[in-house]
Parts: sequence; structure tokens; C-alpha cells
Amino acid sequence: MLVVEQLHKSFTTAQGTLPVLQGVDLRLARGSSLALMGESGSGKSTLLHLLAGLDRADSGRILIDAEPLDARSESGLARWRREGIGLVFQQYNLISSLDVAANLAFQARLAGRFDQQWLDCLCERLGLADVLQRYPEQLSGGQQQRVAIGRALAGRPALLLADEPTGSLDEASSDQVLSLLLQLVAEAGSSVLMVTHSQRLAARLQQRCFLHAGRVQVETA
Ligand SMILES: Nc1ncnc2c1ncn2[C@@H]1O[C@H](COP(=O)(O)OP(=O)(O)OP(=O)(O)O)[C@@H](O)[C@H]1O
Repeated sequence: MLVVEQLHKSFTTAQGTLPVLQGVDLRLARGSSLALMGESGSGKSTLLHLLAGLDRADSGRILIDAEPLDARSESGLARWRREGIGLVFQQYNLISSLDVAANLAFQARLAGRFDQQWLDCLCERLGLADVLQRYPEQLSGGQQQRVAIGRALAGRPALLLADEPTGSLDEASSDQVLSLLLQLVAEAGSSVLMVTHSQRLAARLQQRCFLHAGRVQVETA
């Protein structure tokens, strides 16, 4: 279970202090899915970064199974990034010097959960069987996106954080990739928090929330 309580985050800019998150509350049960929406600049990526342990909040708490993430040391946060989460960000974050198979295996080993059967299953379901020996630069945008999803799920993380994971695909491909992502998330036993600007895609997740004026409004299905 992920619980976010009264999270605040500001940035210092040349114009002064910019308050972005001003008391964000959120709950995400294990195995469930949540779409995070909100206008450009509302702080969606900022929230994702805090949940991923890539940045620290000014105040408030992030609890993972009742354990406060912000109380962790830098090495504790690094462990959360390695083992607890899977990231699908807009720039696919694939390792360019590794082929597709090695990208997936690397992530699974990093998480300490290498399982060749699960990797084979991911590759087959994501339609990657024919491109396993290719390097990221030899893949189309859609293929890279599917590798990024496979890589994020390779270590069966507790939480998948996805920032517009189908952003560069057309409508039909987006629907298809999202279906696959949600099925694989369920099979991995993960929860998913997905940032999207699309009402249509958001409607496919169990919950939707909107970030507005630094706070979250939750809408349940
Ligand atoms: N490191 C930073 N330093 C200063 N300002 C920042 C920093 N990161 C983000 N911001 C500002 O914080 C606000 C929220 O940014 P964020 O990227 O979280 O928005 P977003 O909702 O993800 O936007 P989009 O939908 O356009 O991706 C923006 O005004 C942005 O300019």
C-alpha cells in the first residue's frame, strides 16, 4: 500500500519560490491502478520523482507498506529505486550499450529478482522475441516503448511509475500497449501510477486523480 500524506514541494527559481505540491494526499492499494492527470506544469512529474525517490519533499510523508520513504538514507532510497519501483518515463531510459535481452536481464538482476521464465513471458507478450539481440537505437519508437515497459516490469516491482507510457503512439497502438501494460502489471503483482493527458486512457484505470493548485482530487471508478 502506498500512502502519500500532505506532501509539499517547492522549487527555488530566479523569480523566487515556486510552490508546486501544496499538500498532496493519495492512497494506492497493492495491485491497483491510478491515473494521474492535471494540466501542464501542475506538478505530475514532480510527484512521480518524489515517489521514485529521485528527489525529496520539503514536508509531508510517503509511506510504503507503512514505512516512511523519506526516513530512508541515500542508500535506502537507492534500494527503493532498484528493487521497489519500475519506471517508464518519456525518454525510454534504455541502456544503449546493451541489447534488448540484456536491458531486461540487467533490470531484473538489479532488483535481485532474475527469473528467465518471467523475462521470456514479458518478451513474448510484448512482441519482442524477434528483436532481443538488437540495440535500442536499432528499434522503432513503439518497440523502444515496449522494451521500456518490459524493463520496468522485469524485476516485478511493487510500484510501476509511468509518465505518458504510450505518449508517442497513435490511438490504436496506445490502447493496445496500455491493455498489455495493465495485464502484465497484474501478472507481476504490481500497482501502477500512470501520468496521462488522455481521458480515454485514464478511464481504463481503476482510479483517476487530478492535480490542481498543488493538491489532488480523487475520482473513483
Ligand atoms: N528542478 C526544477 N527547478 C525549478 N522549477 C521546476 C523544476 N522542476 C519542475 N519545475 C517547475 O515545477 C512545475 C511543475 O513541473 P512538472 O514537470 O512537475 O509539471 P507536469 O505536471 O509534469 O507538466 P507536464 O504535463 O507539462 O509534463 C513547473 O512550473 C516547472 O517549471
